[in-house]
Amino acid sequence: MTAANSTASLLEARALSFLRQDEPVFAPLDFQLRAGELALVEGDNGSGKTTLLRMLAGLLHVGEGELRWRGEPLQRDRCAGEILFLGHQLGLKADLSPCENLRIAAGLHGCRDGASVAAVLAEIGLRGYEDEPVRRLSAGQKKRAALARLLLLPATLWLLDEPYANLDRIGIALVNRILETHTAAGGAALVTSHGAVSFHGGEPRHIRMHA
Ligand SMILES: Nc1ncnc2c1ncn2[C@@H]1O[C@H](COP(=O)(O)OP(=O)(O)OP(=O)(O)O)[C@@H](O)[C@H]1O
Repeated sequence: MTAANSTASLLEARALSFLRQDEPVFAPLDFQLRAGELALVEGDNGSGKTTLLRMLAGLLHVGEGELRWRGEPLQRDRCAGEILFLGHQLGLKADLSPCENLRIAAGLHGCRDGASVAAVLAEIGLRGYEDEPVRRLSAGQKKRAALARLLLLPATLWLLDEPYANLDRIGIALVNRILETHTAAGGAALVTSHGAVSFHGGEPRHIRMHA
């Protein structure tokens, strides 16, 4: 990554809001996220954090304002595969194993250079559970299976809604570590959390949700 690349804006929101029955869910937001940066999305229960991430992921339409990706108006077909959303719904097929779920994801989006399904499942702490149907895993193991996508897929921007939920202390430390590795390699992440973030990869940005 060159110095010029590392300071370029990846994602920019200008007066961004989401409307439900013509009413804004949160006050208009302006923020920028550059390669190598982490942003913490902060706000009380119901303040619109999940709504924001779902909108950034393209799952909800932008209400008002503008989203820009790499300096241009965001077009979903241009950034497909570059933005990875991990929400409350984990996006795992319950009858398939972690291994099978990851193979499907890799088939759709490709893999990071050098990453393999077996290696990321070991790194995420699921050794011995690779071939177990997801429905037989614990809540924390399911979360780890979903998080394994972060290690496997080549996305640049991660949108993580409560990535620490259901994880034990080792899992929480693991998420913090993979966030640091991702941003150190020029990736970026928006993270909602009610407290577990401990990030040592530089000062995070703060996106504060207001009614
Ligand atoms: N599907 C829906 N239909 C109608 N209203 C919704 C829907 N989903 C969320 N809301 C409302 O939108 C507002 C924002 O919800 P959102 O889930 O984005 O908040 P949040 O900040 O993520 O909350 P939490 O911290 O509790 O996860 C809330 O007032 C909520 O009631």
